[in-house]
Amino acid sequence: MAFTRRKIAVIGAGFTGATTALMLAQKELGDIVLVDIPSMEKATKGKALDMLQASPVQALNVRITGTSDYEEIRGCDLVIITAGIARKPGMTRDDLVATNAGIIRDVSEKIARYAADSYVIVLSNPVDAMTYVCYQTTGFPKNRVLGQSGVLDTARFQTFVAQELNVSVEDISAFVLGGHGDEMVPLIQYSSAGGIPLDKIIPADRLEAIVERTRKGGGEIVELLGTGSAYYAPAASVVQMAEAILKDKKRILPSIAYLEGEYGYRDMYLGVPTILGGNGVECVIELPLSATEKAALDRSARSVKRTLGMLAGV
Ligand SMILES: NC(=O)C1=CN([C@@H]2O[C@H](COP(=O)(O)OP(=O)(O)OC[C@H]3O[C@@H](n4cnc5c(N)ncnc54)[C@H](O)[C@@H]3O)[C@@H](O)[C@H]2O)C=CC1
Ligand SMILES: O=C([O-])CC(=O)C(=O)O
Repeated sequence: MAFTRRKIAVIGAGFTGATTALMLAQKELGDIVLVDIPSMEKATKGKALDMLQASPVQALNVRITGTSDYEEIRGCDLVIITAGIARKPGMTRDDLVATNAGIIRDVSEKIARYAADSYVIVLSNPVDAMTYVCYQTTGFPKNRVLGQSGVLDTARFQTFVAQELNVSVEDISAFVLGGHGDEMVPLIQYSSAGGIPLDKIIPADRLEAIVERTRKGGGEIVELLGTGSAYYAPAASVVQMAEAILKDKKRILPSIAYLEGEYGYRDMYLGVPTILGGNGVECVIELPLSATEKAALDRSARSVKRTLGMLAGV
């Protein structure tokens, strides 16, 4: 038996897709197929070739190709969906729902046709609802369809806490749950700096300000960029999830996972702590929550349900 390299498709070769492809390559996680629409095919091939030409410099043994032909995703182990429009200043993620639902349905049908055994991570917004659309359209089992939000939201929270304390980001551990919107729930009781609970070393009003900044973290970048949304930290986040699955790391990471009663929610996707390994979402971890945290998570879940309701008409 010969060993072969993993094959990963990144659908959507825009800011997040191209950055994700480069970061996947830099970790040598597999050969990469970057896919976009036919009118973007030349540019997609150009980006792939440019990345490939970085491989000798960085000593990376990967193939990177660009295409608009879904035949080329045949045999992919993992597909990352970044296709769709991004918001601009003044927009919410929900403003993207009608356009992106159509795109995700189209892309998901093709994934089901050409890469029927793959695992799929969705990035496109509004991501909790788009992950649900992908799950319904592919018909894949729930462990093989997940979405990215919590790794990024947690990373933003960790960044702000490390800045506040002037300590290494490596020493901040944290968890952010819920939908990827302004109602997300940073869990203070499960967050610490070098093992010290955050509420013991950060004054309550400063901690509240950090929580608020985290909730609006995506919007802060949208306002600063002016033309689109974040892509470096989102790409790093989805690559961490991809690595956990492809290397069967069994990492405890937040994922947007399908819920069947966990935390009291059914038939929806929501950001929760999970174990990510070779079987995708191997387990949803149910943390005990305080009454305030559960109420906040309920608010966030209701907001995701409202977005799912918008899908009925599109
Ligand atoms: N979940 C998260 O944490 C994050 C989600 N996002 C979301 O990711 C999505 C992509 O963002 P960017 O890469 O910045 O946008 P972008 O506009 O730079 O790239 C999107 C790409 O998707 C392509 N595309 C559109 N329809 C397609 C189809 N049917 N098949 C293949 N490709 C298609 C477009 O041609 C474009 O190249 C947005 O919806 C954005 O809101 C962005 C950052 C974080
Ligand atoms: O804010 C946006 O539209 C993009 C995104 O999801 C994020 O950066 O968290």
